[in-house]
Amino acid sequence: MSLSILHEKRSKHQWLGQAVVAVWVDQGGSTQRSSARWDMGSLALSPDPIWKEVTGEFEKQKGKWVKQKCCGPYGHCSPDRGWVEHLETLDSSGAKQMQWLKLSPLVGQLSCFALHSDRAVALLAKHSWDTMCCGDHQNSQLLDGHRALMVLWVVLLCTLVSSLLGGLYVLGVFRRQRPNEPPLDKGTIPWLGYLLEFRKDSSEFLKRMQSKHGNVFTVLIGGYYFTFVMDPFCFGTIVKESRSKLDFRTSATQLVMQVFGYKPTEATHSVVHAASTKHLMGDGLTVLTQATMESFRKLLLFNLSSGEKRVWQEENLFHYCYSIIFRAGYLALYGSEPPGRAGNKERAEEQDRLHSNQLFQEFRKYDRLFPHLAFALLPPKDKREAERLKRHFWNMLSVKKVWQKDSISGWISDQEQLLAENGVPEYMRDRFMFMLLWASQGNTGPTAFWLLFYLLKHPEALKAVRDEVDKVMRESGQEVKAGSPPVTVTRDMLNQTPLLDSALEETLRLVAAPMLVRAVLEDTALRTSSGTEFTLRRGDRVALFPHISVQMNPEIHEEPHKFKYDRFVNPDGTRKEFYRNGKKLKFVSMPWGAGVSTCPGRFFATAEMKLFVFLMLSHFDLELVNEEEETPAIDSSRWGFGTMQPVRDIRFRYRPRF
Ligand code: HEM
Repeated sequence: MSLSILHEKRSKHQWLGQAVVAVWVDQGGSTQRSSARWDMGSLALSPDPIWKEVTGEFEKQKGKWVKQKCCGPYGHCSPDRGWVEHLETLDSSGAKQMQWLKLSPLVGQLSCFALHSDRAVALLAKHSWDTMCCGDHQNSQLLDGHRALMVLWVVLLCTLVSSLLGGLYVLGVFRRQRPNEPPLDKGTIPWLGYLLEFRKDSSEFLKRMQSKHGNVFTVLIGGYYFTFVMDPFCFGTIVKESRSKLDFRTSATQLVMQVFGYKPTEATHSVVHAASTKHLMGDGLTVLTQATMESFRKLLLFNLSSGEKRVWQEENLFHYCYSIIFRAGYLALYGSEPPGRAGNKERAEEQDRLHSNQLFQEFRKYDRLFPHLAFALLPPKDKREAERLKRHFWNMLSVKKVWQKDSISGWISDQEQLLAENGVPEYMRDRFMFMLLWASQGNTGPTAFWLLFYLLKHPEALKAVRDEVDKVMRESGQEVKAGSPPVTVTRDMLNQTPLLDSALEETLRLVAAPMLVRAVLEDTALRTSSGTEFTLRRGDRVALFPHISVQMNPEIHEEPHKFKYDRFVNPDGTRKEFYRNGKKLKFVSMPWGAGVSTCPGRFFATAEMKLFVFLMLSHFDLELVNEEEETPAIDSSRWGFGTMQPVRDIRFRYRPRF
C-alpha cells in the first residue's frame, strides 16, 4: 500500500480544540509512528461514518471484537475527559491482530492505534488527512466554523460558571464577617436565612438574637442582610444620617409597590410632606379637626339627641373603635356626599354612613391580608383576593370619584393636584389615593381601641381622664345633656388634656411597633454607647425596632408591661423626661418613626384619637361586659407595621350618659 499522507501537519492542540489521531503505520515490515491532528469539531460532525468505515475493515477480516471500557495508554486519555473503548480484533488463528482505542470524551474525539492492519491504518490515516488537509479552502472554512463552535462552548461554560458563582453569592455562601462589622448570623437556610422565624414573630426573634449577639448584629432575612441596632443611643446617628448614606426610600418604594401597586416618583415624598405640613399641622390642622368633629357627629352622636332612652348597647370594642375612627377619618379627608346629589342633608349623611361602612368592611379584609402581602407570602387564593381588593380601592378612591365629593380636605386635593402637575398619570394617582387611605386609617382605629380598653381595664385611669374631659367641656361653656344642642370639641380644647395625652402616649408605647429600615448606600461607621465602632456594609439594610429597644426597655421604663396612664406626665402637667444610666434619652417611644420618615400625620392622628375618646367619655357610660377581662394577646404577624392588633375582640357596652 502507498501512504502518501505520511506527511505531518501540525495544528494547535487544545483540550477542547482538536483531537489527535496518532497512527502507527506498518511500512516495509517496520512500524513507524505517524501522527495527524484531527480537528475535533470535524470529528464531532462526522465521527461515525469514519469509525464505521474503519471498523468495517475489521469485519471484512472476520475479526472478532472485544470491547471493554478502560483508560487507555493514549496521552490524552484521562478519566475526566471521557472513556476509552478498547477494541481488539483476533484473526482466524486467534492471534491478536489489531488494537483500537476509541477516545470518547465529552465531545466525541476519536483516535486509533492500528498495530497490524495496513488497510485499516491507511484508511484511518487517509481520513485523518482528508479531514485535516489545511491548505484546503473548504477545510479552513470548516475550521472557522469549529472555532466558532468552540467559542460558543467556552461562552456557555463561562456563563454557567458565573451563574453558579452568582447563585452561591446570592445564597450568601461567600459572605463573611469583616473586621469591625457586627456579628453575622446567616441562619441555616441559604438565602432565606431567618425569614420564616422573623415572619412568625419578629419581636421574639429579635429578642433571641439580641441575647445571643448583643446590641448590634447582622442577620440574613430573605436575601437581605439586616443590621439591627438595639442601642437607643445610636438612633440619633442613624435617623439623621444623610440620604446619600442611609436611604429610607429604597425599601419604602419596594413595599408601596408591592402592597398598593403605586410606584413613587422623585416628587412623591416632597408632595406628601408639603401637603402634610400645610394641612395636618398648624392652622390646617384646626380646619381638619373641625371636619373630623363633623364626621364624628354624623357617625357617633347623630341619634343621641333624639330623646332615646338610656339603654345599654353591646358591641365588639375593637370593631367599634376601628369602624368609627376609620369612617370619621375617611369622610374628613376624602369628603362626603354632596347634599344636592343625595336630595337633602339628612339623606347625604345617611349615604355617608352607608358608603363609609361598606368601604370599612372591604378595608378590613385588605388589612387582614396586609402583613403576608407585604412579605409576598400570600397563598394563591388570598393573593387573588388581595388583587381584587386593590382594584376595588383604586376604583372607589379614583381621582374622578374623589372630585365628585363635597368638602374634600386640602391634604387630599393638594396632593392630587401636585402629583398631576409632576406628570404622574391618573391611574397612578388612583393608586396613590389608596396608599394614603391605608397610611391615614390603618393605625388610628387599633390605637384608639387599645386606649379605650386600657382605660376600661384601669378604673382609676378612666376616672382621671374622664374628670379631665368633663372639666375641659365645662370650661368651654358647653354641656352634654339630653336634649341640649350638639357639642363641638375644638383643637384648643384638645390641647388642654395632659392626662389624656399621657394615656395616649402610654398606649402607643405599649402597642405601636414600627420597624424603621434604611438601605446602606455607602459603608457607614456607627459608634455604640459603649464606644465600640461598627461598620455598616454598603448594600445591607440597617433596621431599628424601638418597641423592644426603648418602649419595653426596663432600664428606661419601669415595669414596662404595665399600663400607667400618667407615665408621661409630671404632676404639674408637663411632660416627663427619661434617663438611662444617668444620661437623658431623646428617644423613649417611637410610634411615629423618626428622621426623614417620621409620620407626617402624627398631629392629626393624635387629634383624631383624642377627639374620639373625648366624645366617648363625655357622652357615654362605658364598661367591659366581663369585668375580669384579660388583656388580649397581640397578633404577632403584624410586628413592624405600626399599631398591633389583638388576636380576639372584647365585648363592651355603652349607653348615653345623660
Ligand atoms: C396611630 C396612628 C399612626 C401611627 C402609629 C403612624 C405611624 C407611622 C409611621 C411609623 C410611619 C413611618 C414609617 C417608616 O418609617 O417607614 C408613618 C408614615 C406615614 N404616615 Fe403615619 N401613623 C399614624 C397615623 C397617620 C395619619 C392619621 C396620617 C395621615 C392623615 C398618616 C400619614 C402617614 C404618611 C403619609 C406616611 C408616609 C410618609 C412618607 O412617605 O414619608 N399617618 N406613619
